[in-house]
Amino acid sequence: MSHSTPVDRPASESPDAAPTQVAGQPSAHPSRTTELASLKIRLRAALRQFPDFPSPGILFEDILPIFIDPTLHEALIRSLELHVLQSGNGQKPDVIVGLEARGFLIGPSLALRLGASFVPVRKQGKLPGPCETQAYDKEYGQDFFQMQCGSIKPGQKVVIVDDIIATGGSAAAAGELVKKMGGSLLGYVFILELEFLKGRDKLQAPVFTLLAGQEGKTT
Ligand SMILES: O=P(O)(O)OC[C@H]1O[C@H](OP(=O)(O)OP(=O)(O)O)[C@H](O)[C@@H]1O
Ligand SMILES: Nc1ncnc2[nH]cnc12
Repeated sequence: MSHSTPVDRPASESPDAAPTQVAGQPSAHPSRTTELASLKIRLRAALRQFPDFPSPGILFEDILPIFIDPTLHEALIRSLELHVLQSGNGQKPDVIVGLEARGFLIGPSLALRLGASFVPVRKQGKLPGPCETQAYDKEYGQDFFQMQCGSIKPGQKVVIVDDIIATGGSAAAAGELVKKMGGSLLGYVFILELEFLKGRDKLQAPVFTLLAGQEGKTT
């Protein structure tokens, strides 16, 4: 049993809190916008928080309950699909890149829906053959990411997906790997953004997050 217990989410993070919207995105298809709004309410209610995990001072956002309920799992993948379909000025991605490990829970399903390839970014030492490597810092530590050489072809359109953006270090490193491969980064898609950490400021492509978390916190 874990030393942490989940805590209730504050009222500012209630299911009907304002949805995250990226300035400059094209206006959405009305029926897709309505569908997305109701899916977000269901997803928000499923998230849990664990204080002091994996280290003291970190409020850990647990997305795994979404995958216990197949209808929520479906709602999640559909939400992300709707977003990709209504953004990018009509450009569909050729490749979905997912980040180890929790990005692997959503990346392959999303890629299948969009008829795109799936390419993993893994922690150093897990992938065989020649790899590109990128060092990064994240909310609770430092690491190295790798991608297999040749997994993205020059000019392919790429969307990077992960569960959470905190400091943005992981996502920025993945963006660097895509650049090293010659890919064209259309944008980033996350389930949850810890806005107080301002991770999106590190990213060089449009950012979409379904939900915002820990709004009251400051750095
Ligand atoms: O924005 P950042 O500060 O970089 O943090 C976000 C990253 O941290 C978590 O992954 P973690 O490295 O804990 O790996 P895991 O998915 O393998 O648990 C999360 O899944 C993101 O990938
Ligand atoms: N607070 C947090 N909860 C879950 N995953 C994270 N990755 C980085 N920060 C995190």
